Amino acid sequence: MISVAEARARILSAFAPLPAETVALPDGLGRVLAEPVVSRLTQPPFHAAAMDGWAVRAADIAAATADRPVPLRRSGESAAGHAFAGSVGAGDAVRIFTGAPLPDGADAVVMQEDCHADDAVVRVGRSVAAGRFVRRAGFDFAAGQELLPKGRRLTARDIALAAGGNVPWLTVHRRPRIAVLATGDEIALPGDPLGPSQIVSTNALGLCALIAAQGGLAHNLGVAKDTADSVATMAKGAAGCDLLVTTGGAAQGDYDLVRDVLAESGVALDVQAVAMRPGKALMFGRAGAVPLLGLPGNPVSTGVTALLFLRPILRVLQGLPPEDDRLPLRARLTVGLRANDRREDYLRATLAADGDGALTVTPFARQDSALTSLYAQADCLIPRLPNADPEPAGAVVTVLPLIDGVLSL
Ligand SMILES: Nc1nc2c(c(=O)[nH]1)N[C@H]1C(S)=C(S)[C@@H](COP(=O)(O)OP(=O)(O)OC[C@H]3O[C@@H](n4cnc5c(N)ncnc54)[C@H](O)[C@@H]3O)O[C@H]1N2
Ligand code: MOO
Repeated sequence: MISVAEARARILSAFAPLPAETVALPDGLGRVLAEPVVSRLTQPPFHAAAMDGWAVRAADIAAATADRPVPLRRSGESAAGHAFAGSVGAGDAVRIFTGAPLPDGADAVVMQEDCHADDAVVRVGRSVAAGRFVRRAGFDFAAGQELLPKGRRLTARDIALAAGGNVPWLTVHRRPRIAVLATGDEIALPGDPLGPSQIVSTNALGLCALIAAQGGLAHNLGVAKDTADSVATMAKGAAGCDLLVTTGGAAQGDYDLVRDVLAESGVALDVQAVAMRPGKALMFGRAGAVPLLGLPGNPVSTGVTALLFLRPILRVLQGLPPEDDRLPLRARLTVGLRANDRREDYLRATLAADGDGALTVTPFARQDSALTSLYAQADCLIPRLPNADPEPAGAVVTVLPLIDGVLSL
């Protein structure tokens, strides 16, 4: 058995970012930039009003108070999309609306709440400094400025920002195409009629969902029977994909055939077994031209190994670093943890907040790798190093939150 870190290093060394492609801006959500987004305009493109009111010269109304308003000549209007063509001279006020261009000559906007206007005269009841309620040209960003860096996974906010920079096309990494193959005579698809010793495949659909949530395209190849022929034939469906992920058939049983099929194809496995729980029976090799990640069949083992090995592969293929280290999460244990054995452990746990708003974490009492209901309820995993000492209740530990995906808003 090798360590989790060693297995990850060996597996990830087989992957590099996929080539770039061009997509229309509305299709960019969740994609990773292969080239930076550079603004094609200055925003705002002109000095713009930040309030509805009157465009003035601040010097004209320096003495204005509510009791002694300063009268100005009403001399025109500037609305969003319809600039005032003239210029504001001494003693002039131009009606202006939020977002409209500030007319030449004016240097401030007074809110309409501070003015009384009739058809000819605007009485300004408050003085303002030059620049008040004016968003200067380039206040947000300038033409030629980098708005979004290469390597960024695009959020909904990023799409809006690129649109603001008048950038209709994006250069992004191609989506990883990942084939998923379940194995086992006992496995039926959800909705199928079930024989007496059959179970429904949870793993393949869970993997496909995880792949989609991480920006990949999943190809569900179905379920291979427990014969070498079936596994080998169905694995061929992965041709042209960037990776084949199998689930089940990875241990040493008489019917655990993925391993045998790989061996028969004459390819040595880079990874055969990993000192972790859940997920010991993990394999990595190559099925023909396609890299193969063989995940163990127990459903939680599949889920946790997918998080620890498949997710970083998907990230690397899309040009991201293998892990998102921006938000390390620490939480206080509500119960003590026993000493760990030689397998790196990933305890399923829930998060909550204590009275002060600090995070607390509680591992489930049952940690069997077949408990899909608890895995779905978990908020995070608590990683435990091999041979880790016991932890008392109240100790602060690092947790891996189960909340990552393309749907960040
Ligand atoms: N003698 C040993 N037995 C086992 C060992 C071992 O080291 N020596 N390791 C155990 C561990 S740990 C795991 S994990 C499993 C891994 O086994 P496989 O990857 O070969 O998986 P299967 O035997 O095919 O299935 C295990 C379990 O998971 C269910 N399963 C499989 N596929 C699906 C699916 N698509 N959806 C839902 N459930 C699935 C399957 O029915 C079994 O119950 O081996 C242990 N044994
Ligand atoms: O490693 Mo198995 O994945 O413990 O259930």
